[in-house]
Amino acid sequence: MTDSIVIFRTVSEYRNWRNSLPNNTSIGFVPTMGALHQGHLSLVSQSLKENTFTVISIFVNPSQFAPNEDLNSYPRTFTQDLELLSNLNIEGKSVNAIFAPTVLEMYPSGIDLDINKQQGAFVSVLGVSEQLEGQTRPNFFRGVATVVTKLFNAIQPTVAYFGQKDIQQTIVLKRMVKDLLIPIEIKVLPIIRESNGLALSSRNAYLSDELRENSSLIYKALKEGESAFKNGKSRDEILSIITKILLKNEQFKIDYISLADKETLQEIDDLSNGAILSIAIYVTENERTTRLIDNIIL
Ligand SMILES: Nc1ncnc2c1ncn2[C@@H]1O[C@H](COP(=O)(O)OP(=O)(O)OP(=O)(O)O)[C@@H](O)[C@H]1O
Ligand SMILES: CC(C)(CO)[C@@H](O)C(=O)[O-]
Ligand code: BAL
Repeated sequence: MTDSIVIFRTVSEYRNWRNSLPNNTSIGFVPTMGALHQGHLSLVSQSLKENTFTVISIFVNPSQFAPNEDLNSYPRTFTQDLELLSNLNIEGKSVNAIFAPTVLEMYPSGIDLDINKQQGAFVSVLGVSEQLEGQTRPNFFRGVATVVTKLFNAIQPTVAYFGQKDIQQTIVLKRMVKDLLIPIEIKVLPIIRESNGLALSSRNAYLSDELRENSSLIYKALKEGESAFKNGKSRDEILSIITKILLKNEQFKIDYISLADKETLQEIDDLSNGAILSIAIYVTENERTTRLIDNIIL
């Protein structure tokens, strides 16, 4: 029998609990936007293995969505999420707390989706936020860095767990904690995939079974790119192999295929020190377009 999970809606309720814990105890933290899947659970499981206490946040953060994006339709499945977390027991430990605040709790002065109308404090991580995801989603990383800073201030964890699927996010956040002297360790864990190779993602819920199957082509393209890299092919050759594979599916529109430096995320020709091979694709069916991302570290 394990203790049940405590759900906190406010920072002050959470802090009361946090202050009741022994000094110097380790708190593992997994920030999420909910609609939990096995990718999230792998992060939670690692936290349970490595820490005395584990806290998950579930918060769909408005400031990382552009006005034309899916903030309103983003899947919200709290009851199911709670059940998944309640059933998770690793080495006799289970999740202690869920922090699921309201928007007003996280943005006490309010938050406008229109960046030109936003006021107040935000966090920007310059140099690694503008390319790739940031090119298509210009204010995305400002929103992510801002909410993760707020979550870190609220939760005060020892270590925080993120997935490699959002690899640029992990680079931005590592840079953020380094530059802002935030005393929290960031750990990055591997991508969990469906059996066909498709990276698990909450937004896969938007896809039909058929499109989920077809979208496994993204991973196949990454693996072909990896083989080409191992066979000594050049940047242009690798990008051309991947493009040909992806264009086989007429439901796909390529946003980017990138071979970038592992630290700076600048595009590189010289692959002798490896690279991050990443892909973003728009997939469309029944007039609904979903953006999928995936990557492999070479
Ligand atoms: N397949 C996966 N394997 C490992 N970690 C993952 C996977 N998918 C998401 N994560 C990680 O879970 C954390 C929370 O992500 P989030 O709640 O946005 O889920 P998501 O599935 O990435 O959703 P979205 O579809 O919005 O991108 C992030 O650190 C993210 O990288
Ligand atoms: C880190 C995060 C929870 C911030 O809202 C989100 O970007 C995500 O789930 O990857
Ligand atoms: N996992 C990244 C969150 C987002 O796409 O908004």
